[in-house]
Amino acid sequence: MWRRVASLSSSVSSSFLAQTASRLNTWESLTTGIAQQAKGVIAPKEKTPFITFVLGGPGSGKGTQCIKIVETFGFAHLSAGDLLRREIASKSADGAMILNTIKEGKIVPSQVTVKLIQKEMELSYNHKFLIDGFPRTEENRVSFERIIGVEPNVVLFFDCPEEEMVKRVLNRNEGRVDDNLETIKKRLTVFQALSLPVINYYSEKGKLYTIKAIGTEDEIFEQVRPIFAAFETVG
Ligand SMILES: Nc1ncnc2c1ncn2[C@@H]1O[C@H](COP(=O)(O)OP(=O)(O)O)[C@@H](O)[C@H]1O
Ligand SMILES: Nc1ccn([C@@H]2O[C@H](COP(=O)(O)OP(=O)(O)O)[C@@H](O)[C@H]2O)c(=O)n1
Ligand SMILES: [Mg+2]
Repeated sequence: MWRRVASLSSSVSSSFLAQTASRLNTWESLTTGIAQQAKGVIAPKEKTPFITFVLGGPGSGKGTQCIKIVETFGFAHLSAGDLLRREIASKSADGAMILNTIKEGKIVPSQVTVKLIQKEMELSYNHKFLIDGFPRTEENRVSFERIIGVEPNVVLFFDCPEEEMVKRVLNRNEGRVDDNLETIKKRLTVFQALSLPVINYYSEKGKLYTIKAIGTEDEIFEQVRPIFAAFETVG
């Protein structure tokens, strides 16, 4: 599991691990991992996580392209929206609040979303993660950094004209409570006001890859493919 994997990087000094771990809720398993490694219980040959954030407005094609990236490059796909919808379906304590927030096209408190992502990462045996629809706000971004303690390697931005996004969302036909014109307008406003600053942040950090999200699914994937292919050759 990644949590275990993350704890076993033998090239990292123990004081760095301690500092990092103190910011994480994974302290317990980190220390367990270190102790196990010291005892030689687990082979210390594990990989550093490779994190991709997948950003873009509603209907820009994030989920569609993630499926292709998974097929071609073997990532684990963690859709923030799907995780939140699963919480609603499971009737968890936060379910009603999440449902109302999604209906309003607003953003669920970061702590809730980051915890769900964290759980999935911990359970995964993969070390390559596509985190789809996250971070959607600066608060999301900072919260991920604080709780998970890792920065993304790659940030994809699917850049799509609004009228195309609206058309796609209205045709999506997945029975989602937020795929109606009224909510889409709110989501587009939220995207402009809260998500674009995150995209600009990663642009300034030199981590942003902008994809022109118009054309067929395959044409768009041909813009995505070389980004990951380059990382594969680097190893
Ligand atoms: N390149 C494309 N051209 C036309 N429709 C698309 C394209 N990519 C995705 N779609 C469709 O648009 C809708 C939204 O795509 P989706 O991947 O769910 O976007 P997002 O996750 O960004 O909201 C879906 O019904 C999907 O099948
Ligand atoms: N990081 C996130 C991601 C989604 N969400 C909520 O979930 C809704 C659906 O997200 P999604 O990623 O499935 O939507 P699409 O962009 O794929 O259409 C958003 O409009 C938000 O209300 C959130 O609050 N925080
Ligand atoms: Mg989606």
